[in-house]
Amino acid sequence: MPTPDAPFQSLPPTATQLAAQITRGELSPQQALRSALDRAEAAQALNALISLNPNAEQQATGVAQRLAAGETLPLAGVPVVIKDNLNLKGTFTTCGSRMLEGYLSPYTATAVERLIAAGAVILGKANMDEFAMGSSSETSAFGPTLNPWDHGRVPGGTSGGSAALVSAGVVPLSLGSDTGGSVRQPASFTGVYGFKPTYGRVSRYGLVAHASSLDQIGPFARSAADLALVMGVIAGHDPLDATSLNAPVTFQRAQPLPSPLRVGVVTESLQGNTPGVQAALARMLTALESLGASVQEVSLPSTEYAVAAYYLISTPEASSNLARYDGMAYGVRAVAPEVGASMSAARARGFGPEVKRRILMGTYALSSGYYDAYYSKAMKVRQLIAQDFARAFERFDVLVTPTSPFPAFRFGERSGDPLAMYAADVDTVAVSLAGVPALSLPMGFEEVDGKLLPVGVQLIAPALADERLIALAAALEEQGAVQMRTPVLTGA
Ligand SMILES: NC(=O)C[C@H](N)C(=O)O
Repeated sequence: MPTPDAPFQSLPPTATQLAAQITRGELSPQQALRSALDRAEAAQALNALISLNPNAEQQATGVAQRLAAGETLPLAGVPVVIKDNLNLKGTFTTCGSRMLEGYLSPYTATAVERLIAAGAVILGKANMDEFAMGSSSETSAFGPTLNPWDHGRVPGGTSGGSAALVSAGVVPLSLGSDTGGSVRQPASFTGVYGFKPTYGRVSRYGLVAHASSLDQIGPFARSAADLALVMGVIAGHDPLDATSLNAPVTFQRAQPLPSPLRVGVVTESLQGNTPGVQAALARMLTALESLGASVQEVSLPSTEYAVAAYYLISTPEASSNLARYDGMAYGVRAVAPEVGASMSAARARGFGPEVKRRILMGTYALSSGYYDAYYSKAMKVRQLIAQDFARAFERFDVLVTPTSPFPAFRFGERSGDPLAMYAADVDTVAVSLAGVPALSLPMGFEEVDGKLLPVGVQLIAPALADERLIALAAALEEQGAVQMRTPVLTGA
């Protein structure tokens, strides 16, 4: 582990600290917003923030009034950024696509509504891979997002903008969405926490759909306390999302960890990792052992097929979800002599190459004659993967894998080869197919070409044991095992 003598910023205040300061009246929500805007300006080179919330100032004033009226607000005045596939009334929601250029949200996503009700001030919208398809945040119509640790490298994807803004200290919290790793992998590449809750724990209402059976909103944060704080706000049943779970939300109470804690290290994730990733994993296992955990290897044999199954399930879902962008109901309009031709022209013009590729793959996998060979076989594999996890959780309380086999890669390194890009999801997609919760924790750095690149490790829990992961992160943080640092901001 290289000694972190690299230029770090001192850690900016967490959401918990900011909310407390603002509640005590030491800082106003308007001041907190202004400093976040200043930091956003200093971090402009990252291209992480693609639009500002025109109502942010008004929201901050509203929070000040509610505090003055004696309301208790868990996120009092905390500036938060949301991924550009989350609707917030009166803001542009483009999903990083030309297709939705100029689209103004007519309503607000439930998760965002809950943030605002809890006193958060939404600063703006974060850059992302187009329609949340990718692993690098290179495919946005707004241009790529840069990794704050090395501007020559990607921040991961698809929630790269949300990750970069928390990593760079612009905001303490942001929301992303994770279909196959889109919160966890960018968290790992930028050195912050990234949490994918149990499928159904956070309402998807108002999240632009990519693959509906996999999509889940999740937060980026710099402390376990902040993760608990934000999950306590956004989790919970929502009648507006038919897949929303009606389970108690207990993030705010101190969670006793299972004792003794039984940790399983996934055998299939131990091959093909860079030395820095291996070192971070070893550091995690040592830290867990010093918390009194027993650590053993466990095999999840079907995870070998997870990447293939994921792309055979997510692309059919995406192809049907994206059918609505036809230039009539939604999306840029193209004029042609007849309706079908107008729709085709709109789709040809509005979508970028990766989105088109996914629509083609998905439509192919669903077409008659191929459905059984591809889609329905992938659904069977999904069952086998879920069974692997269920079996492992009979013996273990938590499973561990790297979040990614390697740290952040260079721009262009994978974008020319879709299969190389899809392979980047090898450690995250099985979790998504099983619907279980997982957290990426920053566990160290790998030195590459003279730069320190963050490395994340993934902890996985059974469905609805989301709270356990955050409690464990808090214990690891207390022990000093979590490597949370903030890079110094540099220009372009
Ligand atoms: N959306 C995600 O969670 C990332 C995944 N690499 C995908 O492109 O589908």
